[in-house]
Amino acid sequence: MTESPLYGGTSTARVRIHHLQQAKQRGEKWAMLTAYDTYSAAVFEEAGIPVMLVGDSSGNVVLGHTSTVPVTVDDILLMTKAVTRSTSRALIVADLPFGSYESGPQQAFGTAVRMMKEGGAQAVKLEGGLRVAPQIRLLHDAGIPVMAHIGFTPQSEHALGGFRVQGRGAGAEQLLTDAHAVQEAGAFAVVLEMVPATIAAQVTKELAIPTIGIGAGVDCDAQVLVWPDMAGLNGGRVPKFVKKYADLRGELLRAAQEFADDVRGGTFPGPEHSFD
Ligand SMILES: Nc1nc(=O)c2c([nH]1)NC[C@@H]1CN(c3ccc(C(=O)N[C@@H](CCC(=O)O)C(=O)O)cc3)CN21
Ligand SMILES: CC(C)C(=O)C(=O)O
Ligand SMILES: [Mg+2]
Repeated sequence: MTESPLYGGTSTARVRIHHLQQAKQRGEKWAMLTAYDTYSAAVFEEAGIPVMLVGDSSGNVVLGHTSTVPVTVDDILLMTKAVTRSTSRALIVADLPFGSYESGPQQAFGTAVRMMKEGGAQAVKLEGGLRVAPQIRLLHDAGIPVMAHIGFTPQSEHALGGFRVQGRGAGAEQLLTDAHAVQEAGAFAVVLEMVPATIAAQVTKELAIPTIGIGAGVDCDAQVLVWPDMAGLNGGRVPKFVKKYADLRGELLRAAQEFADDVRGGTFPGPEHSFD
């Protein structure tokens, strides 16, 4: 049996959606990270991250907005191009931003085609369950792999009444309905955001497609985090579901301070950085 391309190894072939399906069948978990620029995407590929999401979380962590709502198709396209230029193995998923797919399948199709043709993405993601099933169905039928996203959907922050766990109590039924609806419509995977761990485990068991958790417990088939959160570049408060694996902010702060000190003290540039 061939080794799983999800776990790096010697294979340089592109990760494909059928590999994610096989991983679920074998019980192999995998990690997804967001990516927004060319260097970080190259690092994540080298680290063996099989799937990257050009997320509209870039609204917060790259563009300085306070939500994902203002992010445009052109914003995501610019970053998708940067990410696809420096990766060849990871499956690159472009997030469809708020307002670019909700009005109907044709609108979703137009946006998704731009992400694939201009951005070079291999798949797209959109938020919603049953209500966006027609969009998922059309994209799937047109040959565009779709990742769904249910539970807490940040683009609907204002409708959902803030950053809240979804699928508690009576909400569990809605979540299960949405999960089955997106699978039925042809999604190849589904993000579960801020869902009680027991409900996420049940969804993961009931669905044939992989679940990707963020604040959804350990039983999902995969996990995703926003990279500046997990690498400690984010100086502000981070959601409870984040684990910090590095202190990039501290390291970058130190480097910038040392550079400023060297320049002020006349110790940079040295002769080795200068031309005769
Ligand atoms: N930096 C960043 N990380 C993310 O994970 C992220 C973004 N931005 N932007 C887009 C969405 C928005 N998401 C968010 C943003 C905030 C919370 C949050 O503040 N959660 C609190 C409250 C939970 C509650 O009230 O139950 C938490 O402590 O987790 C959660 C998800 C996830 N995504
Ligand atoms: C948090 C993930 C799933 C996302 O949608 C994003 O980064 O935009
Ligand atoms: Mg998003």
